[in-house]
Amino acid sequence: MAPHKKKIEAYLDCVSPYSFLAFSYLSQHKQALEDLNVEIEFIPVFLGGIMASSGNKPPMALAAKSAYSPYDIKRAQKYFGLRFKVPDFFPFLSLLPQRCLTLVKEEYTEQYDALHKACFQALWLDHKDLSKQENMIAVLQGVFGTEQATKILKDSQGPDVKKKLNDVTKHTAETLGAYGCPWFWVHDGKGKAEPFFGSDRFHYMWDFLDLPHQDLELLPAPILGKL
Ligand SMILES: N[C@@H](CCC(=O)N[C@@H](CS)C(=O)NCC(=O)O)C(=O)O
Repeated sequence: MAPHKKKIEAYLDCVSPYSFLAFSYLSQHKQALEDLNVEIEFIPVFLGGIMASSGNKPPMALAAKSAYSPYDIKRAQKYFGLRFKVPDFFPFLSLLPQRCLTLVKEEYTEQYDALHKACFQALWLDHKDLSKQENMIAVLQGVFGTEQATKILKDSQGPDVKKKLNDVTKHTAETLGAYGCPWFWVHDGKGKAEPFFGSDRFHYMWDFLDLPHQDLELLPAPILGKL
């Protein structure tokens, strides 16, 4: 049953630049949203699995989408005020960071948001390929001590974590209808929940959540100007 509380479940994969934009934007407004009784949960998924389950293909697999993409990502970066270049190693296999995030979300909840931010920043700002163990351990060490980081990296390769990420990814695609990232499953607090796709749909989300007019500063400036 949908919770009778306003809640944004954000299904993200750090391979997705639009997930980075959505994560940064929601993190920036997390307190303001909590003050409005809107809870946010960031949930790691494997975008490759969502693509496979839904029968979708990565945008780069379609020539027209691939040609359009550089225009869109540049506009999105300007809009959110977050500039970055797409690294040479893109696209890369995101299983390693997504498994580490899955484990940390369960077992080290307090450090989870910090690790999530560190993974996005390492990939998109510092161009560290997190499919490589030596880069992933460096990110873990920045949040945890060396001993804990080594344990997390090792444990994240275990069958329980693999299954958990697999199950959540399957649930996101098969039950919540996801075909890409960032995917959101949003509870309106009155027992209804709906999906939203993309970092460019927050204005629809605020409307669905029936946020009061005095709180419209939540919206990015370009949207505010048009209201
Ligand atoms: N318009 C969306 C685009 C998001 C997007 O293109 N996400 C990619 C991953 S980075 C995806 O999953 N695409 C699937 C699709 O477009 O069908 C936004 O601004 O966030």
